[in-house]
Amino acid sequence: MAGLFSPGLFAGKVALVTGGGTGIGRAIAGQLVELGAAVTVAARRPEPLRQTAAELTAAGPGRCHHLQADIRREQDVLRMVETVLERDGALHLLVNNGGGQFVSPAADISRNGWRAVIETNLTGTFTVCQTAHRLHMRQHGGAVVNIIADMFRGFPLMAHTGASRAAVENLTRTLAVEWAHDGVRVNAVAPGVIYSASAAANYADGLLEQCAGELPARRCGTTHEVAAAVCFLLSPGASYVSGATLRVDGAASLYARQLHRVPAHDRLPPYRGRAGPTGRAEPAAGSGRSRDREW
Ligand SMILES: CCCCCCCCC/C=C/C(=O)SCCNC(=O)CCNC(=O)[C@H](O)C(C)(C)COP(=O)(O)OP(=O)(O)OC[C@H]1O[C@@H](n2cnc3c(N)ncnc32)[C@H](O)[C@@H]1OP(=O)(O)O
Ligand SMILES: NC(=O)C1=CN([C@@H]2O[C@H](COP(=O)(O)OP(=O)(O)OC[C@H]3O[C@@H](n4cnc5c(N)ncnc54)[C@H](OP(=O)(O)O)[C@@H]3O)[C@@H](O)[C@H]2O)C=CC1
Repeated sequence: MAGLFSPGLFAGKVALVTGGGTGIGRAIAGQLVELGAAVTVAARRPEPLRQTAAELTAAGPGRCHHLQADIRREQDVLRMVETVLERDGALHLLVNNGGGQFVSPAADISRNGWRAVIETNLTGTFTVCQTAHRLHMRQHGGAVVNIIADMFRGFPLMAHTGASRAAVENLTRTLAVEWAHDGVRVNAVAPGVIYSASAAANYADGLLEQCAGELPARRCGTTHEVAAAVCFLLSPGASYVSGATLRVDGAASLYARQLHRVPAHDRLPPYRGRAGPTGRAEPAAGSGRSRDREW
């Protein structure tokens, strides 16, 4: 199938994709290399990075380097950006895709679990943005895309990721305004349920397949569908788009289905108003359990 974008669209451009060794990040790096960019993929595990970089470089026409970095570590982030600048002489395109979470009721998330997710998704993303800006984009401009999630109605069973992605969406808007003057555009992409090896492994028991049939599109999204949206936002075709969030979810964020189902209950009793002229309040509705919850 012919590519969507003009060949050579990103020729001469230097890109950094965090979490670029696997899944969505790999698809983004792949499209950028296909369009001529010099891409660096960075994450914690060396093996997927090495393999991705080798395969993408072999496919060309751009090239792909890899670099081990934990975005939670400030020193790693500094070294990562410095390495790209020393090797490729610039950093035009940044994709903050590295991130993750785990499924848990909010009541059961440990403090360390909360911190791990917030420090990765929010603080890590901020640190990479700030470092790229300080070391290069402030002087030379650029385009940034932050990958977030479908957290628009909250994120039951993934409160930590919901909170961190909503914060990144807000950060995206702030940076879009603060850095407009520097010629830097900053946008977000919010994937819905995307079939990646990692998503399939982390949402076990066929959950993704099960969810797919209940989505408006009646299927999960593909990593390439997210990558295409990211490439558009990085491209000159989006030169007047900044501070935006592009939802790549087949309308799932507008639809009621969520990971968490609220069981039948009557524990949110209605307000019945003050006692009327007779001095008697409306009769209480609901079961004894419901009345227990009036406070
Ligand atoms: C239709 C609609 C439907 C929709 C349904 C589908 C929606 C899909 C939406 C999104 C999908 C994806 O993003 S899928 C792709 C993303 N990939 C992932 O999320 C991969 C898994 N996640 C990670 O590895 C993450 O990086 C992360 C959770 C932050 C782990 O980071 P670390 O490596 O630092 O982890 P550790 O040091 O081992 O752990 C740090 C703390 O976190 C806790 N922790 C870690 N994993 C835990 C777990 N599974 N359950 C409980 N707690 C956990 C540990 O117990 C530690 O706390 P203490 O024990 O207290 O010390
Ligand atoms: N698949 C989906 O349905 C959705 C995914 N997303 C988000 O999109 C992004 C990509 O997800 P997907 O491709 O599915 O899953 P992956 O698990 O394949 O991608 C996450 C990537 O982030 C990297 N990463 C995680 N923590 C760090 C860290 N501390 N420092 C550097 N890199 C890190 C991982 O590599 P390593 O572990 O080696 O560091 C991995 O390559 C994630 O942020 C995910 O949460 C959002 C909405 C939906």
